[in-house]
Amino acid sequence: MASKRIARLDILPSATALSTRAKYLLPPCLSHSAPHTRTFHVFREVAPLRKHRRELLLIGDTVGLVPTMGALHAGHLSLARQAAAENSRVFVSIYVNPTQFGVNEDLDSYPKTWDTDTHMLEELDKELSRDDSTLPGKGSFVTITPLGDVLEGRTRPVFMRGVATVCTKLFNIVEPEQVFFGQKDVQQTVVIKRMVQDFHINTKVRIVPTEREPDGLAMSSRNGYLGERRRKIGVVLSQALRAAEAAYRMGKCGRDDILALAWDVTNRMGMEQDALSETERAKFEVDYISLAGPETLDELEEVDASKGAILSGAIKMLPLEATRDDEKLGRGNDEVPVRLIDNIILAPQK
Ligand SMILES: Nc1ncnc2c1ncn2[C@@H]1O[C@H](COP(=O)(O)OP(=O)(O)OP(=O)(O)O)[C@@H](O)[C@H]1O
Ligand SMILES: CC(C)(CO)[C@@H](O)C(=O)[O-]
Ligand code: BAL
Repeated sequence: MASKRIARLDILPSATALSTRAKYLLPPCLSHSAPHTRTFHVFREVAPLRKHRRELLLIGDTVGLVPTMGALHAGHLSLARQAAAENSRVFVSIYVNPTQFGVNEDLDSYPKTWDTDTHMLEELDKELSRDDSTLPGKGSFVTITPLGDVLEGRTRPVFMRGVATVCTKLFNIVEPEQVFFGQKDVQQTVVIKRMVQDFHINTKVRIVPTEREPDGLAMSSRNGYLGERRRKIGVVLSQALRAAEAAYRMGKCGRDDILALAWDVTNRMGMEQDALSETERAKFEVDYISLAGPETLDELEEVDASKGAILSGAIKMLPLEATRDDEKLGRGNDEVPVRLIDNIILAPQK
């Protein structure tokens, strides 16, 4: 029987990136002079990483890869924990991938919290070691159509192409036995699964449930842009999806019967906000609320209860119109619009 090894975290910061020509600005603390302060490896070049990967292969270690864009939170850590539970090594990549952002999206303001990220991974690494201390524009793109064009793809046209491309590179470099993605980005999971299948990529795609705040808001790196006022209203999406899910659970399968309940929630909350003054309200726009097939992402008129469906949505929290001195603002002083996404899987019914 294979002996159990300590799962260790290895981190691939932006530099692993995927193109040896890319330039990266890394904080000085990450210079090669100080790697001994970390309990995990930091790779910024492809070649040493590949070498390390080959060594792991030779000693029979398995690798679970967790691709991220940094600004880590409990959701990311849940993926890393899951990966560690099932693999002897965990690779976490941190790379804010520009090719998945369109020109008017939030690439420039996307949070970059390298020091906190590495600290969190450090703590997680310690925790995992404690758990088992007995043993040690132009270029090439991967396009998955039509899956990448619907839902998020309508608002973020290059998003899924960027994700599929960067993940192909990561998968080729790391050659992980398993890759871990969060349920929160459901379209991404469907695209990646299809890509792995269509390109015969030798890895297993694992999906980890969405971590939520106590009120139901899905954790997301972008939530930090929500000050207390927008944060309170941001929960509208998860509440809307929950209402629609309840209709399905009560036996409704028709699109209108299911989605009407979600729209009731967003319309009601939207009207409540409209009725308030500019210093009190937080306005939002619904981008979409979708009821789609679990593998095709085609919009459904009727859920086939033997297959189930994906209920998903996106809203944009608009910048506050006027702020008050007595309120806690988010990163960017609540001047940055924040797009929130969420979903619920409507499981097949027997
Ligand atoms: N709340 C969550 N629960 C579980 N997994 C999550 C959660 N949030 C993100 N993930 C997963 O973590 C991985 C990296 O995601 P990413 O770095 O984009 O974080 P994010 O919080 O989704 O950020 P963003 O605000 O950009 O959506 C993805 O597989 C994503 O689905
Ligand atoms: C998978 C991913 C790391 C690719 O950049 C990104 O889309 C994310 O963080 O979900
Ligand atoms: N979590 C998905 C990364 C993005 O929104 O670009």
